[in-house]
Amino acid sequence: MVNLLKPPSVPSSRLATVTGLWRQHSLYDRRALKTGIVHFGPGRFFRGHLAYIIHNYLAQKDSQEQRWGICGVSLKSQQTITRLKPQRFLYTLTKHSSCAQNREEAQVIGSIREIVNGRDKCEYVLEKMASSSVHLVTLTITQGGYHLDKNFNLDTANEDIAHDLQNPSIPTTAIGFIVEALRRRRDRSMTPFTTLSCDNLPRNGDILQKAVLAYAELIDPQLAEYIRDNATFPNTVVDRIVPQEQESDSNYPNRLLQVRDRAPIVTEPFWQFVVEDKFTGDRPKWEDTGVTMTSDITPFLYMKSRFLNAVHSFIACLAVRAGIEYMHEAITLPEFNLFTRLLMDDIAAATPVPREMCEQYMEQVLLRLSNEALPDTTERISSETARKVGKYIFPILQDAYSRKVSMKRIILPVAAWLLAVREEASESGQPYHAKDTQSAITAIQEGAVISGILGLENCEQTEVVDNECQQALRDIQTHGLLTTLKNYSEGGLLNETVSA
Ligand SMILES: NC(=O)C1=CN([C@@H]2O[C@H](COP(=O)(O)OP(=O)(O)OC[C@H]3O[C@@H](n4cnc5c(N)ncnc54)[C@H](O)[C@@H]3O)[C@@H](O)[C@H]2O)C=CC1
Ligand SMILES: O=P(O)(O)OC[C@H]1O[C@](O)(CO)[C@@H](O)[C@@H]1O
Repeated sequence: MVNLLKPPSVPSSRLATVTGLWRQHSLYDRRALKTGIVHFGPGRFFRGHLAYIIHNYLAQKDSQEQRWGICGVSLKSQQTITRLKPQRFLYTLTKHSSCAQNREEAQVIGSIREIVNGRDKCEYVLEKMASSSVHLVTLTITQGGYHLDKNFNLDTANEDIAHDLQNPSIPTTAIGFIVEALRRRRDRSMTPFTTLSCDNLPRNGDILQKAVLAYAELIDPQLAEYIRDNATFPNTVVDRIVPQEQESDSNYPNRLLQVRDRAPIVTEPFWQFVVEDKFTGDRPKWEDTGVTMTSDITPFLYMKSRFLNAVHSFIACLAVRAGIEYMHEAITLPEFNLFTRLLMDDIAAATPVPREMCEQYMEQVLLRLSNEALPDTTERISSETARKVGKYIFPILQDAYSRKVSMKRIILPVAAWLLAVREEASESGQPYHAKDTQSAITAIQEGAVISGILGLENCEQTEVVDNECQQALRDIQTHGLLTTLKNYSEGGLLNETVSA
C-alpha cells in the first residue's frame, strides 16, 4: 500500500500505468490466483467493498489462500469491462476522510481476475460457476436485479424472468444463472456454492433464497427441493459509502500514486461486512480480516438499515426539497444537524435494540455523512426513494406506531420528497427529476396519499400515517423547509451545541 500525504505532482506524460505500478509493488502473485468467487454486478460498490476486502485478504494470506480470486459478471453494461480490461482489471482505490489524520490513502486493488459479459459469454460463466474451484457466488446487482414485487417476492411476470423460465439453460438474469449453475453442480454430484447477496435488501439472503426457490419450482420442483435442502444463502449487512463517479476522481491516483487510472474508486475509510455464518462448503477465513461472521445479523441490520440507510434517505429527501446538492452540505447546516439528531432519537425509541448500542453508532454516522472530502450527491441517495420508503422507512413507522413513538419527524422527510416529486422542483424552483419507479412518480403527481403510494391501504396505521403526512405537507408549504425543521426540532437538544 502506498500512502503519501504530500506527494510531488507529476507531469501527465510521466504518469505510470496501473499495471506497471502493480508489477513494481505487487502484494501477491496474480498469475497464481485461482477463481474462487463469481460475482454478479461489478459496479462501484463491489469494487469499493468486496473486491477491496478480498484484496486485503489475499495480501495477508499465504499461497494456500490464493484461491479466492474473483471473476466478475456483468449482465447489464459493458462499460466496466471496457474501462478495466486494458488495465487487466486492476484499479486504484482511494480512501478519503475529512476527519482522520491520514486524509488520503491510495492503493491498487488486484483481486479481480477478469470481468466478463454474461450475456455474451453465458456458457463460460455457467461453467465457471459449476467449476470445483468456485465456492461462492456473490451479488451487488441493485434491487432491480432481483425482479421482485413490492412484497419482495419474485415477479414471475417480469419479461427477463419469463425469458429465463422459457430458456433456463441460456439465462439472462442473476437468478437464472444461479439456478442453472446449481443444477449443473447437482447433476455432477458437486457441493453447491454458497450464494451471498451484498445488496441493500432487508434480510437479503432470505429474499434471494425465496426468489431462487420460486424460480426453480417453476422449472423443476425436484431441483427446487434440492436447492432448499442443500444450498445456502446467508444474510449479510454491507456498508461503505461509495459515491457515484466524480470528474475529480482520477486526480487521486495521479497525485497519490503517480498513475493514470481509467476507472478509479474513491470511498470513505469505513467499511462493514457482516455475514451469517452458514456456508455449504469452503469460504475465506474472513474473520481474520475484519469481517464479522455471526449466527444472527439482526442487531447489525437494525443499526445499519435504520441509522445509516434510512437516515441517509431522510436527509436526502429533505435536501432535494431544500435544493442542496451534496449530502455533507445538508448535514452540516445547523437546522439539518439538530433535526437529524432528534430524528435519530425517535428512530432509536422505535427500534428494538438497546439504546447504548445505538449511541456510538449514531455519532459515527453523523461524522461519516458530514465527510466533505467525499462529495456524495443528494440525487444519488434520493434515487429510488419509493422503494426505499418500503424497505427502510416503513418498518420504522410500524415500530413507531406500536411503541407509541411520535411519527411527526419520521414523516417530515417523506412529505418533503413528495413535494419535490410532485412539483419537480426544489423549494426555490431548481428542477428536481426523481430517479424512481415511474408508477410511483405518476401516483405522486396525481396527488395520491402516502399510504396509497406505499401500498399500506389496509394497515392499522394507515390513517395516522396519512394524517401526519398531510400535516407535514401543510407545514412545509406554509413555513418553508428550514423553518419547519426548526419547528419540528423545538423542545429537543435545545441546550446542546449543534456541531456543524
Ligand atoms: N454505493 C454504495 O455506497 C453502496 C451500495 N450498496 C448496494 O450495492 C448495489 C450496487 O450499487 P452500486 O455498485 O453503487 O451501483 P452501480 O450502478 O455502480 O452498480 C450496479 C451494478 O449492478 C448491475 N445491474 C444493474 N441492474 C441490474 C440487473 N437488472 N441485473 C443484473 N445486474 C444489474 C450493473 O450493471 C452494475 O454492475 C446496490 O444494491 C446498493 O444497495 C450497498 C452499500 C453501499
Ligand atoms: O440505494 P441503496 O440500495 O439504498 O444503497 C445506498 C445506501 O447504501 C449506502 O451507500 C452505504 O451503505 C448508503 O449511502 C445508502 O443509504
